Amino acid sequence: MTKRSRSEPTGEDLLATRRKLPIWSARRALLREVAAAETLILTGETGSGKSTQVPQFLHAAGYTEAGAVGITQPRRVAAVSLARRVAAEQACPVGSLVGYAVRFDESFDRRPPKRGGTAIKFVTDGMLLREAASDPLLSAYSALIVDEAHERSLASDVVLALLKSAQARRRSANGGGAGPLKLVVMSATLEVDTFCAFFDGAPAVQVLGRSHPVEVLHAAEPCEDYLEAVVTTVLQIHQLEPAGDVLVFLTGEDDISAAAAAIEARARLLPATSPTLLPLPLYAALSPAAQMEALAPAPPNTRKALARARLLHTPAVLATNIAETSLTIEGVVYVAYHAARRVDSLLQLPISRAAALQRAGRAGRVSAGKCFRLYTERTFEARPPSCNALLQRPPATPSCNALPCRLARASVDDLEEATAPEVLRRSLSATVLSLLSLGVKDVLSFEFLTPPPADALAAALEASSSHCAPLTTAARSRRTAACSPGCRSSRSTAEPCSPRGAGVSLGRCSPCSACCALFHSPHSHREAADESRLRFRSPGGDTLTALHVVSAYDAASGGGKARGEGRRWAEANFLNWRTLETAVQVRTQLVATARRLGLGDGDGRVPDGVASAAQPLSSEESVELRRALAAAFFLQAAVRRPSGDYVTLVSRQTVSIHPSSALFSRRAPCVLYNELVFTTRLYMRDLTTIEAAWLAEVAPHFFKSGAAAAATGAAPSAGQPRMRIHGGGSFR
Ligand SMILES: Nc1ncnc2c1ncn2[C@@H]1O[C@H](COP(=O)(O)OP(=O)(O)OP(=O)(O)O)[C@@H](O)[C@H]1O
Repeated sequence: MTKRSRSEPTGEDLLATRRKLPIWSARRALLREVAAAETLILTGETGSGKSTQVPQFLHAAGYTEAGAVGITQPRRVAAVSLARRVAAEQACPVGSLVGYAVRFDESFDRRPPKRGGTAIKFVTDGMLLREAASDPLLSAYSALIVDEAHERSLASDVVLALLKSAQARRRSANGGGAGPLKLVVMSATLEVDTFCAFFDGAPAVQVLGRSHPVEVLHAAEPCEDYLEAVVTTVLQIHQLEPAGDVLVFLTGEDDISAAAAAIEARARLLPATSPTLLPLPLYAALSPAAQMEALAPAPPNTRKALARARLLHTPAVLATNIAETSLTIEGVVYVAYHAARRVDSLLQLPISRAAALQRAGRAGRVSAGKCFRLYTERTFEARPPSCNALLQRPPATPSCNALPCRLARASVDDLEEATAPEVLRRSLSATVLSLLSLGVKDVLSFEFLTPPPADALAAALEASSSHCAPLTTAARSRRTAACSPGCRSSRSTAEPCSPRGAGVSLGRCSPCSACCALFHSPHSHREAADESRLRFRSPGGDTLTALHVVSAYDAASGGGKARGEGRRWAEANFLNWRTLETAVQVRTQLVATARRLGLGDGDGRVPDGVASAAQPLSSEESVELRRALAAAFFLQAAVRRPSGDYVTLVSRQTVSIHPSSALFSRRAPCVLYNELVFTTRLYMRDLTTIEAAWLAEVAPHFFKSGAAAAATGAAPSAGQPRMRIHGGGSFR
């Protein structure tokens, strides 16, 4: 790991830095705009000070006397890191005046700000949605800032719609005395018109200027092998450019491991006098502690030694798009990235121009920076900027001829202006369930920023309608568990299963679904890694495979007493140790939450043994678990056709098993899937085998007895249930 020297800034240093930010000189004008409008759309260059300063301006202007100022972030790592920075600028510990709340981690004071509670609170979009579930007026807040709104994730779009409705209710007699709710929607790369129109003609303002210049260089020619280009670019920066850390964007964990190994191997060939080059991974599946390690300055008590080390090492942070927005990684001067973004293990698509500008914006935050785009300038510029007048060409666009990019075009073509809203890209079922659990009664009239096709929404609603009763009758407190709607409903809809089955699903399955990147497959040891994967493979599917792995890890680490042993075991088996540790942590938290909320068996107890999975599942438990999953995810069932492909029971789509699944080339007759992804065809991922007959038993309100064969095209045979969707006709 890197040893970086960062001298701890004093309060005066921080104030001086704040005063130099472009947004500082605009603060009075900005506050006038906020005072005049209920909603303000704010754009400004990356690094101009939006995320750190706007909440502090609102606090200083007195908005926190009536409630907290909340700031949403798409990613937890940004929420935590911004809270730390703003707390340092306010000279207070995190969790007091400034705090945060992200999934499975929070640090804030619940008292109202005027009684000493947290006044500036950073939250993820998902956490704000959870708060809105119990308090739709969001009455704890006087103002909310939706940051990085350009990302257009489902959660942030839903947050915007809920905020608009909360504003309307707080304006009216239904406001319950909560007072008006100010809203600021921010980003460096926003399609302003869309947001202004959504908020009924809200004004938009732009903060001009950037903190430090960023020189942007493009590859002279398209590169064929993006990993090779990344590795060579990092080494060239290391050898040819002045001191400064490097931030490299890669498409996923596998590529990060491969690039790290290649960088280390090639750095060993450099002359002995050459400084050391140290790659630091940063991706979502890393434990929060490891993520912060990649971002953190050196501990103060080692600063002096590190100051020397600083001269000898060039840290290279290898990150996924987790580092694309909001983050300031101190010391980063150089940013390098290709235009590829991983959509699925089989498919990479180009990033949008908005994302490219965000990535470039990670350089030039604390000093002048340099951005190496590993694609041609033509690729970036091919599409003329749309009506968004705020997108500006980079000031300088020299070619980086020294880069190794060669030959034919990469798989990346011209960049789209903005990333398509998630609501148009993903299954709507999860959105519909979230809306229902938030108490939205009329989903079809829900005001989306970009409305999904009406018929797709109606179909998702119809498919989800059977969940309504369990969701509305389930204890409200269950919503506070930080799980997906499906996970929550695996408890609330598992009545046909034994408490043990529901408990097993809670204690064992949820952590695995929370941490999917268990297997690690370095390029250099691919065969050995594949063999290891095969050893853990369960005929029950991917969820049970993950359970095998976590059980084996519990045994190897002595239930957490011998973590060193556990780590060695994980590494020897090509398993992601940090992910396993996170899974164990998440399990502990979920079990504690479940005990607190009285979930579990009939007495509200979580069965013994669930908190530790050191014992492998018995076959009886495996059946109970798979039945519990069927009760929760019956909308995501598919049956095998004689032709070998599958048909989904609800949407009647022809699908295949993803090659990464434990069930690939197995002939499971009936499966549940966690998600559908389209690459070269429509694939199901994260599968569990179930008996088709269970569906009518666990979801009788949805499935009638009939033949699964009806869906597969085969003639129904005696003994097989015939399933029909109520109101939906048969599957043929
Ligand atoms: N953790 C940090 N360490 C050092 N400096 C920081 C840190 N966080 C922020 N800064 C300083 O504050 C500046 C403003 O950061 P801020 O995140 O508020 O900008 P922004 O306009 O929101 O950028 P973006 O649009 O990229 O999110 C940075 O350019 C940097 O100089």
